[in-house]
Amino acid sequence: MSETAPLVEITGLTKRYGDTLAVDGVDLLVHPGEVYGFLGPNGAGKTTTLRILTGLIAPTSGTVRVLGGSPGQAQVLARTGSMIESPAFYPYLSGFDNLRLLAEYAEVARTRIDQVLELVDLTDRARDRFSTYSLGMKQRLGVAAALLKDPELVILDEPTNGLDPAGMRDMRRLIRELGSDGRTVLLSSHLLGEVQQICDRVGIISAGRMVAEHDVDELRGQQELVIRAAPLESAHSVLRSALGDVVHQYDDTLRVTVDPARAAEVNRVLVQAGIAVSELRSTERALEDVFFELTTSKEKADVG
Ligand SMILES: Nc1ncnc2c1ncn2[C@@H]1O[C@H](COP(=O)(O)OP(=O)(O)OP(=O)(O)O)[C@@H](O)[C@H]1O
Repeated sequence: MSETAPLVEITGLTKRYGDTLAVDGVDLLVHPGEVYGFLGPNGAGKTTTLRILTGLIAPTSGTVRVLGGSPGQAQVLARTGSMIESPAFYPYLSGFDNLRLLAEYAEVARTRIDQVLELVDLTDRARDRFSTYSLGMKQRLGVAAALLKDPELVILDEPTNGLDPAGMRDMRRLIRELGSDGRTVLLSSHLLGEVQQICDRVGIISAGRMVAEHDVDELRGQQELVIRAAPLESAHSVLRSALGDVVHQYDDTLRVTVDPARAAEVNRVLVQAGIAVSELRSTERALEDVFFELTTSKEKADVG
């Protein structure tokens, strides 16, 4: 994947708004053909980063290369399609006419309008006024607008935000189609399950900093041992001294991120310490937990 040059290369990116450090030294690479999920809680700095990438605002410091050029350069914009925050369209014009205006401005052939409407599944409603569209349809029209120039790189900021479950499903399907079509997609989301379903790789941002970057498959495949034991606190400290920093407590269970083949060894350590083990099983690790651990351990590190 990384044999060819990355389409997006961000190094040491920082953006400050007055006293607020919105983006704090972010490094990020997006390779050709991948669907990259930029994941983080609200206010983490995702939109700010994407706005810088598309040339809407300037960074405070750091370097940003997009498609071999600088953000906002004409030849870069011509090969990039983006939807940042809610797309603005004329409410009294149809979806088709809104796209026609954009196509004229971008000097895109009119035949392309029908193609993108088809891609986002809006052909049947294309002649209706934008104001009559559901939120999901409005968002899909936004994606259609982003695709007009047949871009290599598509940047979508929270594309499913505010959509109902059916709207979310349609949008996810659309993004997966874009990805399987050879386009490179960079999307932001605060929904882990969503990134898990759509993306090849995920970068997790928290309070302006990248805290982790992983292949989604690699995260999904992680196994852990779930243990119920009494007394739980003693079990926690015994395992921590035997196995290191791989033990986490969730309510009344311990989760140990080790190869499940070590279950017997873990059991022995506990029993030898006089701890009663009532349950010990292996399970696939929920990405939710990984995310929680990564974002909260960063906050703890900040405090400590
Ligand atoms: N124009 C601005 N002026 C001042 N502060 C800003 C501005 N834009 C963003 N911020 C602040 O920068 C931080 C990062 O915001 P940003 O919108 O990039 O986060 P986000 O991860 O996209 O979250 P959300 O999903 O809520 O938009 C927040 O603390 C936000 O309040």
